[in-house]
Amino acid sequence: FQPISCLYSPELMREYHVAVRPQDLKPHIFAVAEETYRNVQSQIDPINQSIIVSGESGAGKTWTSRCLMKFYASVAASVTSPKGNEAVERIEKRVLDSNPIMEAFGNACTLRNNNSSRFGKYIQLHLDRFHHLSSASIQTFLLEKTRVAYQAPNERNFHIFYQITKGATAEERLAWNLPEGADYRWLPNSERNLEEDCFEVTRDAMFHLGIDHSTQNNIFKVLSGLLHLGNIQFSNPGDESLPCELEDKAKDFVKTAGDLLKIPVEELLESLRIRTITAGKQQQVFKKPCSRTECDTRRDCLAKVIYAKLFEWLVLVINESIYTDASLWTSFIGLLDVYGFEAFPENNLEQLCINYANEKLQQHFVAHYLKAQQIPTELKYASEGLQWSFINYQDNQSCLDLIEGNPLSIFSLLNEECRLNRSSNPDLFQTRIEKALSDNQCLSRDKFSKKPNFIISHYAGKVCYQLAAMVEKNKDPIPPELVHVLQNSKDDLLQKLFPIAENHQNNTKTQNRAAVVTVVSKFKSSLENLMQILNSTKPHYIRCIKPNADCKAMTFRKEEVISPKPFFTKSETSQK
Ligand SMILES: Nc1ncnc2c1ncn2[C@@H]1O[C@H](COP(=O)(O)OP(=O)(O)OP(=O)(O)O)[C@@H](O)[C@H]1O
Repeated sequence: FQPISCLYSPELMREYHVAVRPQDLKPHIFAVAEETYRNVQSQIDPINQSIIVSGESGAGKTWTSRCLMKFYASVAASVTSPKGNEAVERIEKRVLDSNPIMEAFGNACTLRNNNSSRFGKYIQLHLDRFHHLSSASIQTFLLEKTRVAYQAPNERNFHIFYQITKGATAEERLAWNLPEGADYRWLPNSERNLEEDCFEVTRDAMFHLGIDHSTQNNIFKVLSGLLHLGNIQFSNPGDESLPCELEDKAKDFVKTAGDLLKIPVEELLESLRIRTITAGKQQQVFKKPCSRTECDTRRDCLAKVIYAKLFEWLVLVINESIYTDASLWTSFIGLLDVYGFEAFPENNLEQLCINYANEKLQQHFVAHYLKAQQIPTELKYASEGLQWSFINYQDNQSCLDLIEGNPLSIFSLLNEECRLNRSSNPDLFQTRIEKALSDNQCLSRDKFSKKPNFIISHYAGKVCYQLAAMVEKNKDPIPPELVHVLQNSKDDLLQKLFPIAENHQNNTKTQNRAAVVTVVSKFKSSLENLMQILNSTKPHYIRCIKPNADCKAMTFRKEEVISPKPFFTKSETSQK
């Protein structure tokens, strides 16, 4: 928790790079990086390599990934400028510049880490036949978009919101409608000043990656629109047949949000307060006012869908800027930085997905480790004329079967609820899970809790998941009225993010069994794709260790480091 520059200096990079046997030097992530690089150069199959960086939140995965990228940007620097064009930044700079952008939009201050990544990422550094960096690509996983509209106590929204409110110039404040000192409900703890609040770094990086000032302006204006959207609060109408009411102050926020998002105020309000129902043989259209809770859900949903699309688009733009044609590179080194195992007092679909990914990676590690152990044993047996049969041990396979197995698993049951479009009752769903999966030894339940739940015994410990809202989260529905207003916005950026041709509605009614697209089905398939890539490479592992849960500089607490459940923060363990 304190930068020690000599530990990651260019001189040290060089020392590991030129050493005859880097593994004989002091243990360092550069030793792993150099070994990985030499493996590529040796051309021994598999040529492609991956480094899997793991550890609990705040342990240093993102920091380590950044250092590894700097290492390769230095030792594998490209020899020529891009396409002979001096105006375009060199590939190494562009790759490194992707970090501040991804962190500004995808990281946030949490209880465990001031700069916590709220998404997973796999970066491929592509090398040409001379083993120089010639291209790169980034794949992201499951952004925690709920954070846009909900921040847990003492946590913050994504850094970018604080950057724009703190760093905008007087002129920009006027254009983005962000007066100094204004209060935003979705911007808690803004009095805390973090080094991650620096707007200039993000802007420069965006510019270097080809996002010009006018597009940047557009992005920040839309983000300001979201902050105003968050201040809209509804109250119950006197008459239930009428739409929810707005206080005078809220009316101003609707107007500003509408102006910033370039959506007519009346249309914006209607999409938030009125549901359109089509029914009957004649497909008659009815309009029904939403309850106050529904209005709140719609407001939050609008913000989440805009932010998630914006993040997706940024990743696309970054990839366009750093990727070159596959014919120009011959091998790659992949860096995987995914969020570690999570166990909070309350866990839901997000934690289920994250912990499932960690189960998969743990299994990958164990399989690789056992294979690596058995090869020398096999050779030894062979030298003595004995036969050795390989053990294909699947670590905690029953846990993975429980989560994703076929035909019955928690994922398949969740998807079934979505497919049948059942307005799920968590108690009934709990019964369904228990009936279908009670044979699995990794499944249990907290019988003392009044809330419907299930417990999974993960490799790293037991985690209790709450069933309330889990099916809804898996459906992740976007009301069609919201898609409609976004598609009709006059804003250039929103028009790009929500083109009219695209159907954003996750309409489960019209989807057949095979095609049901849910959060878990999308996550599972992107993870399977990642595992396929990892399995085709030679893996290397870096395990980051958090020296103390309070993120204090120069403090090493042995008892916390060796604790079997390092993923609990102190307050959470005492709550438990
Ligand atoms: N090698 C290091 N030297 C000095 N400080 C470090 C080092 N590694 C990490 N840190 C400090 O720890 C903080 C947390 O690190 P980082 O954000 O990389 O954690 P993480 O494992 O990626 O967490 P999360 O899973 O929450 O994203 C950094 O912001 C930095 O302050």
